[in-house]
Amino acid sequence: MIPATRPAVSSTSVNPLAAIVQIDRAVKRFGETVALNELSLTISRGESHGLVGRNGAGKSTLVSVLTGLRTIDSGKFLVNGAAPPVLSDRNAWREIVSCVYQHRTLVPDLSVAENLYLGRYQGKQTISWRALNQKASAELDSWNMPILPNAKVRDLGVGEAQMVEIARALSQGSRFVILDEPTAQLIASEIDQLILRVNELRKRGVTFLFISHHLEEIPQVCDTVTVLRNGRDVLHGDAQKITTTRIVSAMVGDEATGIALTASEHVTRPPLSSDMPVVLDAQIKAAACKDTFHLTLRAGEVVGLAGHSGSGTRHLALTLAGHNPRWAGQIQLKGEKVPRTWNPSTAVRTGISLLPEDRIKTGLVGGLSIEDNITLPSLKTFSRRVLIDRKARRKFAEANRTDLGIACHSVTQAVSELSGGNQQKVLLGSALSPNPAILILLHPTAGVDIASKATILDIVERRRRQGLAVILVSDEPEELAFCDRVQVWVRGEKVAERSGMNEQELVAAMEGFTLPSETS
Ligand SMILES: Nc1ncnc2c1ncn2[C@@H]1O[C@H](COP(=O)(O)OP(=O)(O)OP(=O)(O)O)[C@@H](O)[C@H]1O
Repeated sequence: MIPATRPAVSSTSVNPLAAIVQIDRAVKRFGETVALNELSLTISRGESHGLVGRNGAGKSTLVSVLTGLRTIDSGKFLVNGAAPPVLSDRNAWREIVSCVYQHRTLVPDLSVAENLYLGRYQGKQTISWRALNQKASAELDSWNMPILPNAKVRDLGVGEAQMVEIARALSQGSRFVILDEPTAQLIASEIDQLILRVNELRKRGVTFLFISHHLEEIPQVCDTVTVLRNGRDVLHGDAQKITTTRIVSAMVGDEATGIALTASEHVTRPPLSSDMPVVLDAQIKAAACKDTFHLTLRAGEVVGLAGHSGSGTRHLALTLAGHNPRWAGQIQLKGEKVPRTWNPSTAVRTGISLLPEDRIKTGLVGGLSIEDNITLPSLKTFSRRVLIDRKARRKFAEANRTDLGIACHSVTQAVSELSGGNQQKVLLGSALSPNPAILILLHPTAGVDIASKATILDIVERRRRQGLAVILVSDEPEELAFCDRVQVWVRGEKVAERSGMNEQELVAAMEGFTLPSETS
């Protein structure tokens, strides 16, 4: 069990006068964008400092400054009371600060020990594997991390791999660790473990900057919290005293009115009328699943496929969207059987769009503009013989920008310049642009701030009312509350299918517990 509040900072480990980070009126611009706007921030030694803000608020920019990847344009920045090292002195930076990102940076085919000391042996040095394993074992033991040094990283769970990343940061000498959305990829029990470990390390003098969109985690981990909005510190103070409501109001500013705090508050939908036509009838036998997948989906219906990684839900969704060339079974789209050669482009052409979970790798073309990305799947709509109707295309992109609330200068801005949450909105615009009959969403609000979450689900809801059928793949109960009914899958087996499951039931079912009744 995680304590609801943080343990007190031990007085021996903290000297409140010696701040690790002191930033005073820092400004960082990207062209016309002011990413950090006269920002002042102090992180004291031994504290755990929460950093929250909407997508585009400036969190990643601040992290890149704190880790020596960028300099500020003006203002003051001191590290341990002195001027920071030059950007090129990576060793000096590694001793000061480490950042554990949401995406893993370990090499999966190497062992834990090899990952811990990767890049630290140079020239013709002989490596004794036995000594390396012993050193790694001692390092992991000293931080109370029960992980075998010779285990391959690919065999570790996500939570264990994260521990190795933290251990690697600490083994490099740094006692200041930035955790950038560390819980985004973790299941509930791993989140509890991480929180316990961070609190333990903090008692031993490690300083943390903890960035999260999950606001309930802030008082569990942090002493202090800073809220960023448009690159400014709009609220900071005691993380134990500032309420979530105050944090949300500070994050969203004047837009606060009417924003649903959770996706579940967002859904008040009358039951689906039985005369809505069936748009999808699927029976799929997937290699990743023991059970055959059956789904009948009506226009305007939202069905959830709930399950953690390894459950098979992602594989099933990708098969429906044509991304799995070796599939067995039958898919009928609006009464028509789809061909064996079912692939992503035929899927889009015939009415199934996919919102992938990895917007960088598979979703967007970073170097292209917002307009290009949104209209790529629907380019034919704007074709006039061999020419593109540029005016119509621009109008469409502009309408999407307004509808989705994409924060940008213009729709001609490159997608790579947008913050993560705004990229996610562009991705949604792109998936909706061919006007699909069915939209498959893979973890649509991961890494998205609380207000943008509501915007994204709101857009989907508006299209649903016009008849869009939705399949939502997720392991977040809050996101799944958006569904009319949910199938729960555990390691390739369907363990439940029902409507109106509450958060506890969903979590229990995804963890493999049998629900009291109606389990199919
Ligand atoms: N390389 C860049 N070029 C141009 N603009 C940029 C660049 N990097 C960031 N920005 C802009 O700076 C602002 C702050 O972005 P930043 O990525 O720091 O936000 P964030 O709070 O980390 O958002 P998220 O939670 O979505 O990751 C945004 O308006 C973003 O579009």
